[in-house]
Amino acid sequence: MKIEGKPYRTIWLAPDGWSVEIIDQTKLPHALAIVRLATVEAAAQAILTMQVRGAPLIGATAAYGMALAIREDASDDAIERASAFLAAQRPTAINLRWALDEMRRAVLPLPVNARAEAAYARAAAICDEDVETCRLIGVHGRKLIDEIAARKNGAPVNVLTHCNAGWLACVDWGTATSPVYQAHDAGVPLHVWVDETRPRNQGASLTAFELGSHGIAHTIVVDNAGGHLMQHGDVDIVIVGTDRVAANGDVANKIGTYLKALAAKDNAVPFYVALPHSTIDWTVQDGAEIPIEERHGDEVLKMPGRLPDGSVVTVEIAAPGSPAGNPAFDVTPARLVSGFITERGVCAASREGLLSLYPERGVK
Ligand SMILES: CSC[C@@H](O)[C@@H](O)C(=O)COP(=O)(O)O
Repeated sequence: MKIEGKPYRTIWLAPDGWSVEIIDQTKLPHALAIVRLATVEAAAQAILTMQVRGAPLIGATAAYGMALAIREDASDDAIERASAFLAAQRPTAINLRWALDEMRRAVLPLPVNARAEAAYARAAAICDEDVETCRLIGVHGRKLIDEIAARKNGAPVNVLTHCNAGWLACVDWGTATSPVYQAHDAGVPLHVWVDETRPRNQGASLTAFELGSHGIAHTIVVDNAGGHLMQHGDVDIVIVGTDRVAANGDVANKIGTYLKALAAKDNAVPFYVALPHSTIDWTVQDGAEIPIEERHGDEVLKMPGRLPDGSVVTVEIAAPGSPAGNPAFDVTPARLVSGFITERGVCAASREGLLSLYPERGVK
């Protein structure tokens, strides 16, 4: 996708051929800051501090983090240490563990002196595969938007999304936004309701930035507006991303997703979840087993913003001394989900639905 007319991915190999560059997402939308990661510690820190975030991008960054670690020390011990260290940075997005497993599988069978080159090759392939996977999610998801557009006689299709499951959360395209980009590029009239997504405001700062950069009509709304909009017929479809889907189809995603799904059910608004295969955790039987990240209360009590002079400051917004809880994700039961949009097609949000697209996972 493009920023100010220039094409970007969210992560790429630096011109030196071994370190990695990322867009620092904590600085968006106010500044486009490129940060260079030259060590596994820097990659881990970027994941922890959410300079990179979004399940697929967390995985891609961890993959390059492994390559950086293996470049320094390609022994079995060092590889296991780096993998455990990176895995500990964020607990909910399963793409992190998926990418680390892919990296270990790619390098551990090889002689030590062949591992670094293989690690860089696998990390690059994980990124390329993510781009193609997300493109295909858009190809399949677009059909849902097209069907609604056909009923609306030229009026814009109103999509509601939560958090940022856009290209900034992946390597390119995004999951929830890929159908939106592809429909828009094909001339389908669209408008996106963007949940601001407290406490970190990924919707207001990142999704809105993405959609605006691509020329897509959108409106930022407070997180609590979704139910009201749905009651008034202003939402045709909800599409969100996910950090982990359990084998029974339960969906972990950014806190507040569950409330959107409840409101969608009550108002008969289709509620779809877009995901790549790397987000399905076949080892977790239902959503209750998914670990939910609890983040620092300061994210609730304080808010960053830009002053008229351009400087960015963080201000306190709550009663001094009050404590805050900050669960970062919630679980939407599969029964509230109309379907999954994957790179292999659209399926029911159930074990049977997932197995219809990934039959190889049903083989014992
Ligand atoms: C395609 S990304 C899907 C999810 O990772 C996204 O919806 C989300 O919840 C991101 O959370 P974040 O805490 O910003 O990493």
